Amino acid sequence: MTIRPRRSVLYMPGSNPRAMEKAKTLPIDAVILDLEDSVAPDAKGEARKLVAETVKAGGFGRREVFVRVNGVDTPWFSDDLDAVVPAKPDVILVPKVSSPDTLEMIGQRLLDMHADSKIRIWIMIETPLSIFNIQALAACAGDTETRLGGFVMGTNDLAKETRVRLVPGRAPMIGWLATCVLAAHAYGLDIVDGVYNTLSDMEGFERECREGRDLGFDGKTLIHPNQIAPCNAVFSPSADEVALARKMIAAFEQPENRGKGVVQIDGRMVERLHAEMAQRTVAIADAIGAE
Ligand SMILES: CC(C)(COP(=O)(O)OP(=O)(O)OC[C@H]1O[C@@H](n2cnc3c(N)ncnc32)[C@H](O)[C@@H]1OP(=O)(O)O)[C@@H](O)C(=O)NCCC(=O)NCCSC(=O)C[C@H](O)C(=O)O
Ligand SMILES: [Mg+2]
Repeated sequence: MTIRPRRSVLYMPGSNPRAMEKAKTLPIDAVILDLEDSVAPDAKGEARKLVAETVKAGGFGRREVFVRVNGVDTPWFSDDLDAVVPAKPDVILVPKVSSPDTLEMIGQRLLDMHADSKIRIWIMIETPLSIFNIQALAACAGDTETRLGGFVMGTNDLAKETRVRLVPGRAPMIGWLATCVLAAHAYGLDIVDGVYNTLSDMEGFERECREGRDLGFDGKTLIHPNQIAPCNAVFSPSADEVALARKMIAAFEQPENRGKGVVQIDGRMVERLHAEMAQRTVAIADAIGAE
């Protein structure tokens, strides 16, 4: 399995060519060119064309390119797919998917379009039903036809649908977030946390990045370039973590430890499961270092 960093995933309106051009130079792991909520109904057609041209033109380097289309129940979904799929983004991100049936329908639609097999489908988890159905959705990961690649939390829509408040610490929705992380990782999927709306509150933003990291998210979705550096810092393994990870891997490679299940390193118990976790830390650090 390819391990790739998805620390910082920046949204930008698909109607904003200046922002999309700027994204090609920003230190982000992925971009989301948005055709949904950040694009006004009257601007959808023009944005769709612009996004398709932008993806086709390329120039995003190692950044993963997501296009967020409009939801399956909207009048724009079908035209969005027709325009964007031939441009071959890495990911089509579909909002407000609540059930595996919908996911299967999307997979079938891509199959009918003879879409490039490398294109993955990611879905937004942002309806109450998607939280109830999260295990069934995640279980589609093994099904080649649905092409499921991962989840993005839509915390604004979740707040809208449930009337919970977006308060510091997110206590009202922390159980939902943790359940989604659990389901994603149970089926080998990546999952990216929701956005932080208050651009002027960097302290609150960094706190929420740490909260997401500690819950097990792979990264966070962002809405402004100012959020990139603190987000990357929080979601990157620290130099100490990487050094310890290398020590753990090396320890079990020593001939005297080959037959052991547990060793002591720097005053702590290290089992083989920790060495496996260390492999991931090093792979992520190497991928970040290779930028
Ligand atoms: C929020 C913004 C509208 C603010 O824009 P603006 O007032 O232009 O900000 P600045 O003047 O501070 O911008 C400085 C420069 O940075 C560029 N910029 C700003 N934002 C972005 C961006 N997201 N990507 C790339 N570049 C960006 C500006 O162009 C300026 O550049 P320059 O002119 O060269 O100096 C704006 O930040 C914005 O539109 N953000 C993204 C909004 C968005 O995409 N929203 C949808 C996703 S969130 C969502 O839907 C969540 C989910 O579904 C849920 O339910 O929770
Ligand atoms: Mg949303």
